[in-house]
Parts: sequence; C-alpha cells; structure tokens
Amino acid sequence: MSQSSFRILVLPGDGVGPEVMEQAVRILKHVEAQSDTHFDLEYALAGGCAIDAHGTPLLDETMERARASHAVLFGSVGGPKWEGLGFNLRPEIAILRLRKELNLFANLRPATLFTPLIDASTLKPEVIGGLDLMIVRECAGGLYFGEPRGIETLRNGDKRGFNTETYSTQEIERVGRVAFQLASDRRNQVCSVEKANVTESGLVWREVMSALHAREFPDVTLRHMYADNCAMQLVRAPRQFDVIVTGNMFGDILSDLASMLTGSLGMLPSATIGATKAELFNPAIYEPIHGSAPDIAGKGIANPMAQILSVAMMLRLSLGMPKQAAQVEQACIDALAAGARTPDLGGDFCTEQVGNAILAQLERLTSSAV
Ligand SMILES: NC(=O)c1ccc[n+]([C@@H]2O[C@H](COP(=O)([O-])OP(=O)(O)OC[C@H]3O[C@@H](n4cnc5c(N)ncnc54)[C@H](O)[C@@H]3O)[C@@H](O)[C@H]2O)c1
Ligand SMILES: CC(C)[C@H](C(=O)O)[C@@H](O)C(=O)O
Ligand SMILES: [Mg+2]
Repeated sequence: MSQSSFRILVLPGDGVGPEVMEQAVRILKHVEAQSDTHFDLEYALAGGCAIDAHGTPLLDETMERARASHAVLFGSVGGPKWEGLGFNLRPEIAILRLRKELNLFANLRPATLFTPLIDASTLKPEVIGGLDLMIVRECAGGLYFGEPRGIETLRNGDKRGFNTETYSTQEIERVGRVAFQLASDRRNQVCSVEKANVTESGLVWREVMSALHAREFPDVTLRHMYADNCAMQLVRAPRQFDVIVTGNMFGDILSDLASMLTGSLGMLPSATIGATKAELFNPAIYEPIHGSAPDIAGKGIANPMAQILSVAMMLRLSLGMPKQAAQVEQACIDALAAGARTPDLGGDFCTEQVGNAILAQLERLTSSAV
C-alpha cells in the first residue's frame, strides 16, 4: 500500500494560539495513526513571538517554508505586549503577509450551529436551529491593502490617517466564483454584501457580481445587500443566508458577529484559499477566526474547537481526506453533546479536557468505522 505524505507548517503564534494548537495537533496525530498517511509537521514562529526571537513577525525563511508546504495550520497572533511597536512591526503582519504572498484571496468562514449548542447561541432556538451559513470573505484586497495609505501630519500639527478601499473586476470575479461554486453544492443562494449606496468600490463590486452571475452562474440565486442591513439581518433571521460574499473589512466584522450565533467566537474555523478546485488549493491556510485572546491567555481555558475544526477543513480541502474531516467534526459535536464546554460556552472544562473529550469521541468513531 502506498503511503501519502503531507508537509504541514504549524504556526501556533501568540496568546491562546499555542494552547489551542496543542489540542489540534493531538487530533491530527490521531488521524495520522488511523490512516495510511504521514503528516510531516514543521513548526515555526509567527507574530509577536517571532518579533521577540527574530525582530520580525515572519521570517522570509518561514514564508519559504509555507510556500513549500501542502498546508499551513495557523493559530493566532498579537497581544498588548507588542502594541507599542511601530505600525509596520505588528504581529498581525504575519497572517496578512502569508495570505497575500501565498496569493490566497478567499477566506471561507462557516458559521454552523451544532445542535448541542442551541442554548449557548445568542438567539432563540426557533430562530437559530439548523443555522448553516458560509461567509466568503475577500482577503487579499480592499481596505486592508488599498493604496494610498498612511499617516500624515497636517500644517496645523494635526495627524491624519488614511486608507483606501479598492476592488477591481478581476479581484471581485475570482472571489465571486468561489462563492457561486460553493453555493451550487449547498442551497444555491448567494448574498453579495457591500455599501454600493456610499462607496465606488461597493458599486463596482455590485455591478461585477451581477454580470458574473448572469454570465456564469444563472442557476444560483443572487441578491445584493448593504452591509449595515446584513449585520441586522444576521441577528434577526440568520437562516435566510446560505453563502454571503463580501469584502475584506465587512467579512472580518460580519464573521465575528456570526460566530456568536453559533455559541462562541471560539467555534468558528476558517480556510483561506486561492482557487476553487482542491488540487489548486495548496498551500492554503487553516486558522480559527479568533485572535490571541490576551484576557484568557495562559489560563488554559480557551476553546480549542475552532482550531480543531480548522484541522477538519484542512483534511477536506487540502489533503483530500473528507471521511476523516467528517469524523473530526462529528467528534466535536459528540463531545459538546457529552457536555465538554469551556467557559465561553458556559461550561467549566479546560482546554485540555475538551481536547481529551474530542479525542475520546474520535477514537470511538474511528474504531467503530473499521
Ligand atoms: N488570526 C489572528 O491571528 C487574529 C485574529 C483576530 C485578532 N487577532 C489579534 O488578537 C489580539 C486580541 O484581539 P481581540 O481581543 O480583539 O480579539 P480576540 O479574538 O483575541 O478575543 C476577543 C474575545 O473573544 C474571546 N475569545 C477569543 N478566542 C477564544 C477562544 N478560543 N476561546 C474562548 N474565548 C475566546 C477572548 O477571550 C476575548 O474576550 C489582537 O492583537 C488582534 O489583532 C489575531
Ligand atoms: C489579525 C487580523 C489581521 C485578522 C484580520 O483582520 O484579517 C483577524 O482579525 C482575522 O479575522 O483573521
Ligand atoms: Mg477578525
């Protein structure tokens, strides 16, 4: 029997990043032991810890290792310790650089309510039950990268900070295609979100999405929505959405909002990809949407689910292991049903205990599957 081997670059980062990554790697090692696959895990520093060790948030050498990997498993970066540093020396540059230089432009953020968490959601069961939406966030352009940007000092001594949101036809079409193709394997509905009533970039976004829809995806239902209304609709009636596609900044904000519908920010994984076909995915980045959670870092109580569910996305999208991906997801659901909850979900489990519970469920699932 031939054994496949995958190179995975593991970047735990700062704060709770290493704490949740430890549990995710335990799960990954279990999957490896149960399959005919070898995971070659390479570790490197990224973010604040890389600034402390090397004076830069991401070494060029780490960037090269990312390029040579099948996938990057990313934790989270940042924290108050590094806030006083210059703007260009921020831990967050590590993840922005990885996304940009790996040419990854679509960040998939699924907000799924696992049934055992129906009481943990911010919404009533009749409004939230069965929630399953996918936010496709453009992540290589928009306000995050547009030029000009900077800080200038005015003649009166005041400071002025400025950023620019730009979106071109090509940038919108490539992320729009990802959204339409995902929708055609789901409930066939795309909601495109911008502020076309206020910004030119939003207006172009709306026009390009309409033209792409008419030309390439007429069988998918497309509607347009302003971002402010979308935020309200996500809280009022979130099940109306199947796939939401939006720009970099709105996607960042709306996905944190959507995470609370599922019970906690610690529940949402993500995949950051550069194409729609699995063979073109590599190297993609798999990362929870949450940050380094400085307020709970070091306490051992961070919810590891988002990091572990990011492993499931990696197994499915980059490593061609959909069965194992589904098993990891099911193990998370079963662990939640058995009461494994960190404090963000109203429980009293620590990070490691949740890892233990998921691992126990995974062992049960994989042994009964043989
Ligand atoms: N991808 C990333 O690396 C990433 C993402 C977001 C924020 N950040 C950075 O993280 C730092 C802190 O940012 P913030 O406080 O605004 O956002 P955050 O996501 O770190 O935390 C927001 C709140 O959610 C809670 N939380 C987050 N993850 C959790 C988990 N797994 N389990 C339980 N609770 C969790 C935190 O305790 C906090 O109360 C900043 O430096 C920010 O730039 C990094
Ligand atoms: C840390 C930061 C650069 C990042 C982003 O804004 O993309 C984070 O908030 C996220 O959601 O992944
Ligand atoms: Mg964010």
